[in-house]
Amino acid sequence: MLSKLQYISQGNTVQEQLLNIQHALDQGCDWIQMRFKNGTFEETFALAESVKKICHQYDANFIVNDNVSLAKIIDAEGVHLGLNDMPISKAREILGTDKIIGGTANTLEEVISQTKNGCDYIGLGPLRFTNTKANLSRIIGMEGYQTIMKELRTYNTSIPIYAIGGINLNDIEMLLATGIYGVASSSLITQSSIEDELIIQLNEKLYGTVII
Ligand SMILES: Cc1ncc(COP(=O)(O)OP(=O)(O)O)c(N)n1
Ligand SMILES: Cc1nc(C(=O)O)sc1CCOP(=O)(O)O
Ligand SMILES: [Mg+2]
Repeated sequence: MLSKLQYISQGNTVQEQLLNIQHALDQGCDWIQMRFKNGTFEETFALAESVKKICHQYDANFIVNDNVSLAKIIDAEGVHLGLNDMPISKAREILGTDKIIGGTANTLEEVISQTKNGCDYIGLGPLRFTNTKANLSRIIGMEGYQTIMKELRTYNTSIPIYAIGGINLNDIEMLLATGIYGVASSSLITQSSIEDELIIQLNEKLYGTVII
């Protein structure tokens, strides 16, 4: 069963990435997507090896953004692929059926096609503007989620859909009411302090109970 909360890492250097990932794990995140866009091959590889080690110390799942060969080499739990990344069917051939493959969507049609391509979950976004990602797709907004998720009910699919893009704590109830399964978040978690008990609060809302 996939967790309902995924942390997407940020940081311009290996050191920043590691600090942010450690911070998310210390707060209780149990699913990390390593998203490191501007490192060299050596830096990205070294980061991935370190992240895999710490994730396993915390019993957390670790997936890699974009890079299927890196996920394969370091035996990560999976990969997240956007519409301009390697096709999901090809990634599935490389990684096999045991690995998690996430796919991005921005419209109902993309949710359907990505699902048919064989991904395990969908990141559907953005909810609203965010500085975390350049070249954002069209903003979906809460009403857009309501429409897409309502139309999705007419298709026979139970694929978990994660809302992404500028997610705040106060969005969770309304997102869940649309039929969303979980959320993927970067800056909210990166910028929170331990005292905020943010992950506890997010999990309380996502699971309807306290996760320890
Ligand atoms: C959970 C999740 N959903 C969507 C994305 C975006 O992926 P992509 O469109 O490939 O954009 P980049 O993250 O590669 O900039 C994601 N990473 N995770
Ligand atoms: C990586 C990513 N993909 C998005 C999409 O809409 O596909 S939005 C996004 C950034 C999510 O970070 P934050 O929680 O800081 O807004
Ligand atoms: Mg991508």
